[in-house]
Amino acid sequence: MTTYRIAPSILSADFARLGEEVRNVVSAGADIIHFDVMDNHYVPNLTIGPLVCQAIRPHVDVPIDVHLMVKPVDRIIPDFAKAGANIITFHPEASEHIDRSLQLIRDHGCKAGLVFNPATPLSYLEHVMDKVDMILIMSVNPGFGGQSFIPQALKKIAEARRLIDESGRDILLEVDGGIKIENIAAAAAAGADTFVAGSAIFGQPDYKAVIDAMRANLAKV
Ligand SMILES: O=C(CO)[C@H](O)[C@H](O)COP(=O)(O)O
Ligand SMILES: [Fe+2]
Repeated sequence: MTTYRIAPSILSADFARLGEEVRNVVSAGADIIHFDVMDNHYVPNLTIGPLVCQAIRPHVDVPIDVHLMVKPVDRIIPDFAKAGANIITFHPEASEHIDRSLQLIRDHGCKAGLVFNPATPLSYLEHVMDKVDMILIMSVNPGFGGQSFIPQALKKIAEARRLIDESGRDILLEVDGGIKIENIAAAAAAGADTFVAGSAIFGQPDYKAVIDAMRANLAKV
């Protein structure tokens, strides 16, 4: 049986009360905290960095999953590892040396992953499958929360699932962008096991009600 993980994206949390927000969402049943890092260069938005990761670290005991939307990638990896990140993912187009960036993440004691935009081919995985602990399929173009799920992502999730099964390795398959109570089961049926949701959770007053409803739909898959 698949273990499903819900990873709220704090992009849609109240940044003025971030410690309380992450504590509340973990109490509500979150398995992972998804931490979106945007640099106003690789993506047209600017968010949070290692200092904020370090600040929330003592508030939660679940893994912090750092989604780097930055270019270049390597310089910032050690800072996030020191700040308490557990998983660090990056976009292959943003790294000059994908193998080196994956190795750098692992050398700093974190799980490493690659992120695929809607138009980025999975072929980037071909020679690095053994160095990947997570594959993250974007179901929106990166840069903003609150966008609509792009249905073509389902086919890519299924393709990634096939590659993971073929590899025989234990690799998390995460989907990010526009995930809601209504479409989470479709993403799971396609093969995802880890679900990022920002606006769907933090946009509602009762985080537990949303996470419970997501789990109820996952249980039907
Ligand atoms: O990486 C991201 C955007 O680039 C975010 O993780 C993602 O968009 C989550 O927000 P929402 O669930 O509201 O779509
Ligand atoms: Fe993200």
